[in-house]
Amino acid sequence: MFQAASAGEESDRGHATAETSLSSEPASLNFSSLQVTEEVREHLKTPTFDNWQWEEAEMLVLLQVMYTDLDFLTAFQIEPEALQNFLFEVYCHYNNIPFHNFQHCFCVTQMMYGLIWLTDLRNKLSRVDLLIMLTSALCHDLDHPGYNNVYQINAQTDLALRYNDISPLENHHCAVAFGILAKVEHGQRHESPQCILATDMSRHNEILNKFKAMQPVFNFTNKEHKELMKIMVKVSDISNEARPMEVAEPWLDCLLQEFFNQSDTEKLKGLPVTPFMDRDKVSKPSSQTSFIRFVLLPLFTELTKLFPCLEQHILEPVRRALEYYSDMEKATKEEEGAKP
Ligand SMILES: Nc1nc2c(ncn2[C@@H]2O[C@@H]3COP(=O)(O)O[C@H]3[C@H]2O)c(=O)[nH]1
Ligand SMILES: [Zn+2]
Repeated sequence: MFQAASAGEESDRGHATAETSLSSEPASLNFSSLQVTEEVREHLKTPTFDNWQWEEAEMLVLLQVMYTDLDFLTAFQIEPEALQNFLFEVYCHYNNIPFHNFQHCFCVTQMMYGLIWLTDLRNKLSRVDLLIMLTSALCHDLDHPGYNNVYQINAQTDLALRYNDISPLENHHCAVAFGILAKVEHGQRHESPQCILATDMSRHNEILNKFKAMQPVFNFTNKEHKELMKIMVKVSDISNEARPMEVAEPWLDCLLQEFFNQSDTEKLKGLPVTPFMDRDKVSKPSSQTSFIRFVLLPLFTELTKLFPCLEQHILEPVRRALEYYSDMEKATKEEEGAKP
């Protein structure tokens, strides 16, 4: 699985020109020389992990720890060097943009990793399913250009044309992933695309409703557990608000920066302006209160029904975030009301 494509290939790599502590040659990144303490290994298994404390090179090592501590190397006879090359290729194929970058990839993968441990999925799903889930999280936004599907379709970009307007970005992330995975074994070619394609938010209700409908008869051993795999990738993808406020809030700044970039471009090109990205219409609190109420809470509540232990780890922090942004929204409105 991890016979990665050769590094240094010409592609649209944001990091090639970015200031980073990584060289463009994977061989010069000495993974094994970096020590990861037991304390860090344990912290890595929780949603309180703070990505902002780590350099990109260190994140690559932490990703290697995740694959190692889930026993993937021994279970699938993956050579550490092959894994390192694969992870480096993944790193190279994330762009240097405000939100959908390698740090986001790391956070989503780390949340998936944490959820796997917290829910004891190691004893409920097969190793292959876990490998698919972690690798889907890792690859789910590969080569994201920083402009969403609506923009791709309205601007009639190459991606929209290539995929006939059907989830152009998610199809592209999958295609890049399988370009990196030169040789795919263990059957993950089959479900990985489903997990990545499920991150298209225009399919959010469809996927959530399907999962809801099967909750009363959910069974880890039948084929319906594949729906859980999709839900886990989706939850991880939009889980910033489940993190401590000091970790989550900078992510919101990054997201809004990318949103505003898109709406500014839309205005410049005379394209329809995506309302939730318009700097004249949205603010941090207005963006978060509706996203938490209408997207995060319903989704996280459904997963928590299956795993009640997640209440304290993802639901409670999200409820606190809603309170925080509701207070902020109220204060802003009062301030505006007090203006002469
Ligand atoms: N308002 C808001 N939107 C989010 C947040 N996290 C994720 N999203 C949105 O959810 C989407 C998930 O898929 P994308 O990565 O395409 O783009 C993401 C954002 O548009 C958040 O904290 N606040
Ligand atoms: Zn994402």
